[in-house]
Parts: sequence; C-alpha cells; structure tokens
Amino acid sequence: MSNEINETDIFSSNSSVLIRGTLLNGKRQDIFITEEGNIGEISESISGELKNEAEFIIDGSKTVASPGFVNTHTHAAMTLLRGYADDMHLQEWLSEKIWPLEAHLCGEDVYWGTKLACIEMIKSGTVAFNDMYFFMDEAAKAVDECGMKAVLSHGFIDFGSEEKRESEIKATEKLFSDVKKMNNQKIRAAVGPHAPYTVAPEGLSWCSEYAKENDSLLHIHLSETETEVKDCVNQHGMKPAKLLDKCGCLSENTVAAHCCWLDDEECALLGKRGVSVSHNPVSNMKLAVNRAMPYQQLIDAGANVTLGTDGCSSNNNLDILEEMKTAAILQKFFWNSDTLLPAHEAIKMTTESGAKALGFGTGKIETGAPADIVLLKTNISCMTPLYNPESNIVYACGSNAVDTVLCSGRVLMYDGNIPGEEEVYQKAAETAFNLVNRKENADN
Ligand SMILES: C[C@H]1O[C@@H](n2cnc3c(O)ncnc32)[C@H](O)[C@@H]1O
Ligand SMILES: [Zn+2]
Repeated sequence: MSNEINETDIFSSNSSVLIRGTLLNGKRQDIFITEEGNIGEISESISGELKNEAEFIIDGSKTVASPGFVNTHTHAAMTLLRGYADDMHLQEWLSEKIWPLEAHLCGEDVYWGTKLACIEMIKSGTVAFNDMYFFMDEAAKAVDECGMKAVLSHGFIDFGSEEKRESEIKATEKLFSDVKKMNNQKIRAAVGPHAPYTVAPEGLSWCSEYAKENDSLLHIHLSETETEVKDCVNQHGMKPAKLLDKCGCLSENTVAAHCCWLDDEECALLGKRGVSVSHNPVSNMKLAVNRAMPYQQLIDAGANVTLGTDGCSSNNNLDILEEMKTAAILQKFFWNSDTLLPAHEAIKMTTESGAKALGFGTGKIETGAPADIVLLKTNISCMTPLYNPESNIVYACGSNAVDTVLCSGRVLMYDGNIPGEEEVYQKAAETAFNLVNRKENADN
C-alpha cells in the first residue's frame, strides 16, 4: 500500500499516520498514530511493520511538535460580530451594541459563525475549546463537522426573572439532550451561567445542581470589572467569588473566565475548590478592565490557570499564539515582574492545564494519549534561530508558523490547508450581513 500523501484523503478520519523526524522535546522523533487516534509509539526511528501500517506519512523534518492548544473561554459564533462594536466601555458595549444584535441571532448564524471560529482556531493550532453562546445545537453541528473537541454551554441569563430562568433551564436541558444524541466523544455539554451579575442566586444554584447531577463543567464569567465586584457587594453583601461559592458554583468542574478583580482571599478560595481559571488578556486589555488576573496568587493558591481568547467582538480574533504572548507580557508589565509567566508556563497553561480544565486528556504528547498534535514550521523566520522552541512559539511566532494540526489523530489542517475554508468565509460574511440587516429592519 502507498502511504504518500493524497491531500483529499489525509483529512478523512480513522487513518493511521506516521510523523517522521519532528523535533519533540529537543530530539528528532517519529510519532505513530493509530487508527483509533491515539499515539501508538514515539521513537527516534519507527520502521518495519508500523511504518508499513501507516496509511499516511507526514514529513516532520522541518517542524517542531507541540501538544494541541486549548482555548478555555470563547463565544465562537461571535466571529460574526468581529468589528461590529469596538473601542467601547464593557457595560455599554454589551448592553447597547452586543445584546441588541444578539437578540436577532438565528441558528444558521451560529452554525456559520462557529464554522468560521473553528477554522480560525485550527489555524493557530487549537484543538479544543470551551464555548458559551446561544443556539448551541447548531454550534455542536459545526464542531462535529470540523473535527475539533469542544465543551458547549448555553449562555444562561435570567436577569432575576423567573420566567426567563425557566426558558434558560429548558435551553440548557435541550443542549444536554442534543449533545447526548450526537454521540461524539469529542463534544460535551456544560452548564453556562453567564455571570453573577446576569444570573440570580436561584439560577446559579440551579446551574450548580444540574452540573453536579450530569457530571459536567460549569462555565462562567467572574470578576471581569471592578464595577461588577462593587455592585455584587452592594446587592448581595459579598464579593462575586463568595456568592458563587454560596450557590455551589465553585468546584473542580468550574471554569471561571477573566477573574481580573479577585482579591487574595478569593484567589485562596478558588484554589481550595480546585477551580480552573481562564485568563483572557487580549479581551481584558481591549475592554480596559484595568487590572490583570492575579496569575501568581492563583497559581500559589492551587488554582488551575489556563488561557482563553474570549469572543471575536472583544479580541478580535481567536489566535491562541497571540494570546500566549499577550498573557506572558501583560503579566510582566502589570505586576512589574520580568520573571512572571515565562514561556514554558504560557505553553503549560495552553496545553496541560487547558486539557485538564476541559477533561480532554493530559495535554501532552505521550504514548497512549490522544494524538492532539500541532506541527509548527521551523523553516520560517520566527523559528530562526531555534535556541528554545517554547520561546519561539510564545514570543516570536504567529499562526503562519502552524503547518499541520491533528485532533485525536484526525488531520484537521495539513500544510496550511483546511478543506472547505473558502466556502465558510463566504457564507459567514453573508450571514453576518443578513444579521445586521435583520436588526436594522426591525429597528426601523
Ligand atoms: C454568552 C454571552 O456572553 C457575552 N459576552 C461576550 N464577551 C463577554 C465578556 O467579555 N463579558 C461578559 N459577557 C460577554 C456574549 O455577548 C453573550 O451574550
Ligand atoms: Zn466571555
């Protein structure tokens, strides 16, 4: 059997693959990936039976291998809102621009917006993400087609209304049932209470109970701005993290996004509960939240600190490489410490810690693990010279360095190409145009 690359076939699932001679942890290695999508063997030279068994051989000699990247907080379909509302204060941005437009969203928008997001994430080496948005059955369909891993939650917002809470409960239950029916091991449902300022304590308690009953993640925005912390103290007599804890929302199954305005006591609480925190530095800087997530306090407290892009209306892209660099330099700048968040830790946040947060394996390239692998080009300026690949990945490279991406062994991108991407760009542009038109027609 010939195992030369045919670009159409390599994208089909369930093929065994041999990556030849990639640079892995400082050594040239061959990696054999089984039909089941796991790493079967890693060694300096794979030959004989395994070599013959491989349906495809990828020449990795001009690449460095990294575990696939994990984006732990996004709103994928917000790609359609990219550039719709920029340079605004967070509360006005949300309540005057974003929510009024989102009120006109339909399932087809979320489908094409999520397809566009998946392409964009794959292009920067992302294999898994944690998403909170609306019409999530359509998001699930898009993720299934793209072959990525995702945890999907319906953005649960009740604004204290019992009627709204009932409809959010129904939407959440429907998502769990839709995802179960898909029977795709790479896609999981989660509970997504939007934030302590948009969900009443009754709603938060329902969410934590439902997450426990279904052994699912709970995905929430926490302490993004100083105003929301002050409002929470005024309304509930306690800071947001304490309120979440009171409602049962802090556990090892929680992913809390932003966490910029946590105090030391709240960091200790999140650490004690084993919460995963998603750091979103680009969004935080663009929305000028005025404080950087207290990285070192959270690490010292034992929290699992990870990385996310947030949505494309506050970022305005889903480039996890850009996010790694921004995290590493924002932490140094804001906390005035040149040694804080070094490149190695930025990679760890985006691989091992991210995979742990979402429950998708170890985030390492090791025998027996799912083959979630990114091959980055070494014959490119940003990888030259190559004293320390982790430094080049975090501080020097953009997504143009990403060559090939595998998720549980399935090739999602090969030699910079993702099948069908042109159609997605065209459909997403049309869909975004129609969404804004629908809103304008309704307003007039
Ligand atoms: C799911 C809802 O969350 C909204 N959203 C997107 N980005 C942010 C953010 O930075 N803070 C709070 N809420 C956000 C999104 O527009 C959906 O309405
Ligand atoms: Zn968000």
